[in-house]
Amino acid sequence: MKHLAALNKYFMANKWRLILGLLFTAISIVFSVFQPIMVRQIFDLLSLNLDEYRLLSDTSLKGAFRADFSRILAFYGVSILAFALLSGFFLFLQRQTLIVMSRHIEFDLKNEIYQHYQKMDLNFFKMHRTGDLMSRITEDVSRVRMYAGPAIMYASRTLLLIVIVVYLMLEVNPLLTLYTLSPLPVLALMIYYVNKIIHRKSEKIQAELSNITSIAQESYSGIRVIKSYVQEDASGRHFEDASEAYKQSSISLAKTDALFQPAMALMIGVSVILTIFIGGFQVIAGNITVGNLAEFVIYVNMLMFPFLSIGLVATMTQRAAASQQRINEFLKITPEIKDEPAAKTVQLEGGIHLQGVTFTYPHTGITALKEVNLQVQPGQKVAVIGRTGSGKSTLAQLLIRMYDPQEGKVMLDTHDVRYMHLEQLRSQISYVPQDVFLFSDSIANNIRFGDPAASLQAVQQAARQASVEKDILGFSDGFDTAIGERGVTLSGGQKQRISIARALIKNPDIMIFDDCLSAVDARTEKEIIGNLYAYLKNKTAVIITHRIFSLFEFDKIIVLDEGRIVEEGTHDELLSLNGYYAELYARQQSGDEESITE
Ligand SMILES: Nc1ncnc2c1ncn2[C@@H]1O[C@H](COP(=O)(O)OP(=O)(O)OP(=O)(O)O)[C@@H](O)[C@H]1O
Repeated sequence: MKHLAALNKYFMANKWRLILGLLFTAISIVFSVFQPIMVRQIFDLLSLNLDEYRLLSDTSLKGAFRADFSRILAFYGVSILAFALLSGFFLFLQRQTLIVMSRHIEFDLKNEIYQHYQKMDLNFFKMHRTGDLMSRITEDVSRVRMYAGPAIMYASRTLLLIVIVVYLMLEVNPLLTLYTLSPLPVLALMIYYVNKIIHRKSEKIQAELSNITSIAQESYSGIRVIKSYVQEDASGRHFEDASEAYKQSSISLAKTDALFQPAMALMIGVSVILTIFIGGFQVIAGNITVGNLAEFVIYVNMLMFPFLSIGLVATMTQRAAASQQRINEFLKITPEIKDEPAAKTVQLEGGIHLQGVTFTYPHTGITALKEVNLQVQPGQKVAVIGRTGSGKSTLAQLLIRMYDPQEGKVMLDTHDVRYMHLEQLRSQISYVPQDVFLFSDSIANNIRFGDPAASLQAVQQAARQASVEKDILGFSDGFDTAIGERGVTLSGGQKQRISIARALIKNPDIMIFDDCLSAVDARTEKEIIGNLYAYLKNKTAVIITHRIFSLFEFDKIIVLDEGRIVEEGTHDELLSLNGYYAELYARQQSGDEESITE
């Protein structure tokens, strides 16, 4: 329960809704208890006057009696209806305040969690499964909402109704009250336990459902592999097995559900029978009137749902507490990469200086960079080459401070990146990642992601510089073409070029390209490099590549091997070293010649 205290700030923010909601609950209950009282009065009136009526021999007197009685009955009928309407109206207002409050809390909590996710560093995302992160912002928040709205609503209603109704019942006859209420706690306990069973089974069903969904999802996206390896049957069987497990669990839940309703009806029935049976004797003994008996039967029915909801509220609160605990644990995590108190806002000129940088990925223990020293002056172009896994991408990640090195310093100009404002640092560097990621949005908006205020002309120019404009204009909707599941399917090379255009439109002084031309053909590559050459004229650029761009005159080329810089210099200097670079160059030259002679 203590975990739910974290919600107090939200209740405070919604205090008027909460106070009004509780007030409406009380008013609605007060109006609802008039009904049994009036029914009692009608019954008592009837039983008192019926004998007298039967003894009347004069038909005109009988007629007058009936007319009087009809008026009384009509009055009671209209009154009962009016009270029921008033009670219903306040019930409506109660839901309008308390349930609306819970929706506001849900909205704020979701936003708080989402904002917190945004602050987390990459390491956090590596250490948590996506499904787990998703379930906190969806399922866990939904469960907390059930507490913040329905549970509070039912609990307040239950408490008030039980207090008022039990008081009225005790006023009539304490012994009958005791007998009538005796099955109700059993009912509450039963609901609580059955609910737990239902919850456990529902969780299992939920897990099986998500398993089925991911199997289906995977086979849709991998359909080409499935078909080309003729694995349709195996894939179908795999799905059938998962579906079978889901079916069995659903049937098991249906059985529990099927038992639940009749068991509840039995308990209610027992209470009503006890009321009539014991109450009947009390009427005969003259302790209560027939009206009291009728009143009691209504009270019992009125108390059913509140007692039933004790069990519901208990399980809702328990689940919400567990969910809020998970949310609190997550909100407590502080990102390792964050603004230091002494963080400065600086305007970068473009110098990059790495001093003895050693970096080990925290969650795998892989040392990706070892004692790396690098000096890049503003405006210089640097190529980073090396075998796969040699640490090239890691170097790029450290420059935009996705991670901090365990040893050494990453400096931009004369500033340690650790002491720069993170947002400001990243806004001054454009980074084209190796794994392209495009959002399900139009092509224009994907490019505009680099500069949300950019005009369409700027978007078109960036696309032209990234050599993708022609491709885009080839789509029927041009720059408005939607990308993603319901949009066009772009080729790997087109995606890479849109991702480059996104980086170009940002137009900062430092650019990092991480192997972002791997999926484009040699001619397009040449075209892009030609465009980039002019674009990067006064910018510092770090270009990570597997291929040597002979067109590009780099000020410096570094070769990484197992996290260390093993070669460093200009093209000519590296060729004379006769090392990895010279070998790669020779291989590439002969490959190019082969493809030319072919
Ligand atoms: N997020 C990560 N978590 C843990 N280890 C990682 C992570 N990224 C890379 N590594 C490891 O760090 C080492 C260097 O990887 P890195 O991606 O920097 O190499 P790379 O030179 O860019 O390779 P490639 O050319 O294949 O992209 C590798 O051994 C890799 O397995």
